[in-house]
Amino acid sequence: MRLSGGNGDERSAGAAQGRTEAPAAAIAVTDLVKAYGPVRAVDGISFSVPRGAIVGLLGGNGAGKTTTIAMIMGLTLPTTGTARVLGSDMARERHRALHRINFQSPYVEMPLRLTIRQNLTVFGQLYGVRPLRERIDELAASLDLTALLDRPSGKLSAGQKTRVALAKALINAPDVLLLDEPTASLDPDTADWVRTRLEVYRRERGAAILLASHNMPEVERLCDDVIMMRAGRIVDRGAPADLISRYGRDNMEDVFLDVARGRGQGAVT
Ligand SMILES: Nc1ncnc2c1ncn2[C@@H]1O[C@H](COP(=O)(O)OP(=O)(O)OP(=O)(O)O)[C@@H](O)[C@H]1O
Repeated sequence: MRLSGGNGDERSAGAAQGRTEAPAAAIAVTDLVKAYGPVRAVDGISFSVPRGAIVGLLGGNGAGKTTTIAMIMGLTLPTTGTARVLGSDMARERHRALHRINFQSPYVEMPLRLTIRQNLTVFGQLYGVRPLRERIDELAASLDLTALLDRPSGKLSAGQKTRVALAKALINAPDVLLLDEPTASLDPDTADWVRTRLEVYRRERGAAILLASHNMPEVERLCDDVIMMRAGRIVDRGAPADLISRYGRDNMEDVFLDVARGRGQGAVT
């Protein structure tokens, strides 16, 4: 596990266990800046996400999480700095990595009149998945969607839509998965189920997962490390248990409140 900052600060589980080689980074963000006129949505951040790790990207509304994820996906061009995924600079050569990346957000709707199977077929074809029918059937079975496959996507409950969004996000068996609030507006049981699926996927695939979330119990459960942002900058980082102990708190919710209210350690990148 490694999170490296522009100040040379590096934390590595591998190093802590006495290994000398750090695992290759699946996501490497270096001195990343995005300015919209006078607003620096992202203001010079650096971090990396190793393969097989789940890293949380935390911060209050407007902290810069979505803008960071958009640059990692190559959807938004950085003002300066780089976002590399699996070695490719996403501003210049994203075509080299896109087939190994996927994304989930509850705020992105699929075409509502298409059935779930039709939607997954379109996305599967975009990614060149073969054999696609088998992949859709396999995902549907693992995400409890088989009985819903021929239903229009517009006629689903929020929980069912989330499971479909997860199927879409996993259709190409991505090595890098970017998640923006994957359990927003889900009941606790469905949210727990989604978290378990993500844990299984990470374990089986060894995927790198970057998770933007406002749900602190979720972060404590899933994340190996978290990056805490405020006003476009990284103000603290570390494993949830380490942060909780460092802030003298009982849980990540309280750590989050300390950081959001300016009681963080100060900008470290
Ligand atoms: N296209 C844009 N033009 C101008 N300002 C923008 C644009 N996109 C984002 N911003 C600004 O950049 C800052 C960071 O926004 P961003 O959406 O990245 O935050 P966030 O951490 O994802 O917030 P939330 O938790 O509310 O989704 C905000 O001040 C926002 O208003």
